[in-house]
Amino acid sequence: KDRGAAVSIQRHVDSNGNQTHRIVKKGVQDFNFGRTLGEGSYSTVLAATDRQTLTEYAIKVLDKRHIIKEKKVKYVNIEKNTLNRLGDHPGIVRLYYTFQDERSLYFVLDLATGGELLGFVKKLGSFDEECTRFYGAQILDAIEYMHSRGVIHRDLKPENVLLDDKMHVKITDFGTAKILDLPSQTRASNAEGKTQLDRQEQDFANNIGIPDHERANSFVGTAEYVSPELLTDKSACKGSDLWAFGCIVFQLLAGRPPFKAGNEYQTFQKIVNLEYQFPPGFPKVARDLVERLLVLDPTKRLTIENIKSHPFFEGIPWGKQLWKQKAPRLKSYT
Ligand SMILES: C[C@@H](Nc1nc2c(c3cc(-c4cn[nH]c4)ccc13)C(=O)N=C/C2=C\CC1CC1)C(C)(C)C
Repeated sequence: KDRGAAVSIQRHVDSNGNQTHRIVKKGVQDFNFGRTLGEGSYSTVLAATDRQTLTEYAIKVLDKRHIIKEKKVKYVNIEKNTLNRLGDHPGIVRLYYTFQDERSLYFVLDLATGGELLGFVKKLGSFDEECTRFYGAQILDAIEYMHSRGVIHRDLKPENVLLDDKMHVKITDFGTAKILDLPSQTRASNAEGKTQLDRQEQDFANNIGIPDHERANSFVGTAEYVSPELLTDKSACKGSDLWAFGCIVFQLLAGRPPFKAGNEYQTFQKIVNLEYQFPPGFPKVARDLVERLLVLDPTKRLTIENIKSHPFFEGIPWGKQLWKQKAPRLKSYT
């Protein structure tokens, strides 16, 4: 089943009665739009069915006027380029094609019918070790692929980890991703491959006139999962995604993120001061893993290779096999 059919063949009778076929790019009329799945900052994601093939998709609809008014055209292109770069991994939402009409842009994407991982963690309270191991491994495998393609997600959190109809991971929302090897972006990347605010970020921060100290806050992501380096020297690196990964593993087992306070500013304080506690009974092996990920200095954090060989992930068949496995039945830890 070729899910990526971006065009439809339309039978056409021309002026002197000959029957011909026209290749027409798919558009809004080719879909039945369903319910709203999620709202982004400049977009809405709707469920939709291709009327010809009856295939179900998620379609992200972006309002052109709004994007232009808010000077976000660059971000839309970055998201599209990122999605196109990451189109070949089972753990990442795939972009099939895009089209537009006078008012909107449309991204036709995988539909993750299981919804957000966060929903399941909230419903169960927490995940047991087997579920945490399986979902942690799939998330890490997807992060490894992203990083190998020169992409840093920068806003990893349980809301952006979706589940498909086989309850396998589908990572989404690349609106704040950074593509590392774009020669065009001017960036001073220092020793450990950190990249300072590049032009893209500069513009973003400037043209919404956010004062310096809040820039990190406004620039990327959700308070609980922001890495300390993004708060202190406004730089993001591959390690920033592994910090977020550590927060997610903690949250799956504990049922809450490690850094959570009354407001964003207090949460940031906890992060930069590494103020967090494991709940009593938190499994030891997982605790060791999290302690080696939630490290303030990104160069001292475990690398993806170290994580894959950590005892917590013992027995995980990394690579294609991991995505053929049956997802474990969700069970709570407590
Ligand atoms: C995180 C994102 N939420 C969501 N983004 C996507 C979904 C999605 C599906 C459900 C869902 C499915 N069943 N029940 C809930 C809930 C939230 C979703 C999907 O299926 N396919 C592609 C998506 C996004 C593609 C994007 C990279 C371009 C926000 C909140 C930003 C809209």
